[in-house]
Amino acid sequence: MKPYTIEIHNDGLLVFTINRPEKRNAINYEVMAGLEEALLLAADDQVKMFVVTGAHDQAFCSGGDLSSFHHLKTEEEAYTMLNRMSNLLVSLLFLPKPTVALLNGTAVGGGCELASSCDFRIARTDVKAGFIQGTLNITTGWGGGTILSEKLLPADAMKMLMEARLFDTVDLMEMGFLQSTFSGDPIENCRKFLNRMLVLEVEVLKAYKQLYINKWKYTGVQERIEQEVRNCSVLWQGEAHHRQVAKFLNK
Ligand SMILES: CC[C@@H](C(=O)O)C(=O)SCCNC(=O)CCNC(=O)[C@H](O)C(C)(C)COP(=O)(O)OP(=O)(O)OC[C@H]1O[C@@H](n2cnc3c(N)ncnc32)[C@H](O)[C@@H]1OP(=O)(O)O
Repeated sequence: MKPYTIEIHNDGLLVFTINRPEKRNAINYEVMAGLEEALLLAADDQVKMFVVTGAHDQAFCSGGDLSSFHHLKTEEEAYTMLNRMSNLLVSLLFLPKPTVALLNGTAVGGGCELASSCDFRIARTDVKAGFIQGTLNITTGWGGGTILSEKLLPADAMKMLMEARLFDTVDLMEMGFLQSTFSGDPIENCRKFLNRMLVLEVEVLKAYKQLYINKWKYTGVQERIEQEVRNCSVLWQGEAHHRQVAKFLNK
């Protein structure tokens, strides 16, 4: 069975679901391939909006699969993996249609980077989310730090990155990381959140999204992300990072 599903609904929602609940929906190479496939399908005219979520109710996404990526030791090895995922986050950021991260559970590390690359983030009231990369002696390696800095006020973005901890939905709403919270069925609530937008023509939605894409192109987001990925790759090869990952895997 594939570790993801892609569904295209009649109302124009494309729903990409990471389906590895036993690993808290951690992202491995197969999930990356799935996201690549979903982004290609999103070009179809019948797709109005792109939704990314996780299977079951424990996790949205726990970031990179630490057991799969633990063997990447050198800067260049790390860069190859980080760069592939950062390209996906850039594609999501620049997708000419609205995108939503539907937080059905915890979002940790790269899971928060994935969520940041979406235009809207909505979460079940009891979930927690945080950029915990600092506790692993790395920074955001998929470009999510740069993307977060485009979405939040500087002090709030820096607080989330530098405190490297999980926040509850009250704090996440206050900082502007979340746009809405819900209890009950995630897809139903996602539809409620998107209700007004879904009735508009896709060309109108695309034209508004283009305003932001133009700005991000003008301010060199992609170049800044490349720098972020490079910086993380350098930290990745350090002994301190590998020690922290081994600690998690051996717990
Ligand atoms: C690599 C890219 C980098 C980036 O650029 O951003 C990152 O993403 S770094 C961040 C990596 N992620 C983490 O450090 C998170 C690690 N996970 C957790 O902290 C917790 O699992 C959780 C997400 C808070 C959920 O906690 P809980 O519900 O208590 O579950 P468990 O901890 O018992 O986990 C169950 C099961 O899943 C495995 N797991 C969880 N996360 C990952 C992961 N990221 N990679 C690989 N495996 C993961 C965990 O090991 C357990 O497995 P088993 O012991 O085999 O049951």
